[in-house]
Amino acid sequence: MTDQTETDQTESGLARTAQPHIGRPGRHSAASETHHAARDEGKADVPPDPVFVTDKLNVYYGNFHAVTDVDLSFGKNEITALIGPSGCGKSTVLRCLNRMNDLIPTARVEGTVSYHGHDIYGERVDPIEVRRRIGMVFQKPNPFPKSIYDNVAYGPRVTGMKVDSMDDLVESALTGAALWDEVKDKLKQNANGLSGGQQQRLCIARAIATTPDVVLMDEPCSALDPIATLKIEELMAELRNRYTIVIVTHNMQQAARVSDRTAFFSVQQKSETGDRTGALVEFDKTTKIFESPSDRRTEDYISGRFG
Ligand SMILES: Nc1ncnc2c1ncn2[C@@H]1O[C@H](COP(=O)(O)OP(=O)(O)OP(=O)(O)O)[C@@H](O)[C@H]1O
Repeated sequence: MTDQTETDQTESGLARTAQPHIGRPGRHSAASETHHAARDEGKADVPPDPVFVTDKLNVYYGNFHAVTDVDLSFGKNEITALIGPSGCGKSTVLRCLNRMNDLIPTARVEGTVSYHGHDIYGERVDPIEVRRRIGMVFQKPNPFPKSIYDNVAYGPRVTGMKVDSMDDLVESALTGAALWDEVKDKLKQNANGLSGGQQQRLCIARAIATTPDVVLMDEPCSALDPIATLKIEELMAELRNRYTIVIVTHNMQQAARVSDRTAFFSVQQKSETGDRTGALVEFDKTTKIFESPSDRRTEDYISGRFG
């Protein structure tokens, strides 16, 4: 985490914070070629401007091969939905995008995850820096048992972000998460006093307070009622203007409503061993996946015949 290359000055957001780079450039090129080759061959429509490209991504938990050979790209300022039956590896793939799997002692990741052209698993990469730029919101709202203000200020403080005015930053993050009007008069109150939906928006404010350019969401609405869910979906549509979003959801209507592209995963048997493993079946524009999927397994799943 010392040198800063020219490439780092581009879209990774590094120039904005003058942070050192988080990965070695170059390995992206192979994945990028694959990506363009797929487009040129007239296959599925892939994002023209990817923030992430995964190349032969494999994840193991101990000896268990959880996901196999995932090649995916995630478009800038797009919402990409990861869908599929339970256990197909959606959350595992999501966690690879900001190295959250590092926190699981048995997890091992193979293949490449390029982020703006840098391998986030490169030797000199600081995972903390990765997670600052690639924020995450979890299934269950998980505010810290602190004040609303301190929840939002937490990330900038612990990562040592240079901030002119913390008050302004907190207001801007809460505004970005569509929560400011509801909490501006009780910023010192404990966050646990908020409703579930408000808590989840607070978690989104906490995630965007460190000025990431990607927000990963792991079933962010599964613990919320329909009205709170609708608010989060509306918020996602707004956030898309400023961030790249990847969402894992069990709710196919939600994927169809909010996302630009959808990746459908399923559990398959490996031909060599018969072991079960998660695999990407189809990735395309969301309208294509839901209106005329290319793969029978996708069609069976979205029509409710399987999973
Ligand atoms: N920490 C872990 N240790 C061991 N195995 C794990 C771990 N996390 C996930 N797995 C296994 O890896 C596979 C993929 O799990 P993952 O949670 O990524 O799937 P998912 O599609 O997100 O599932 P769900 O929709 O049920 O949340 C499953 O077989 C799961 O049991």
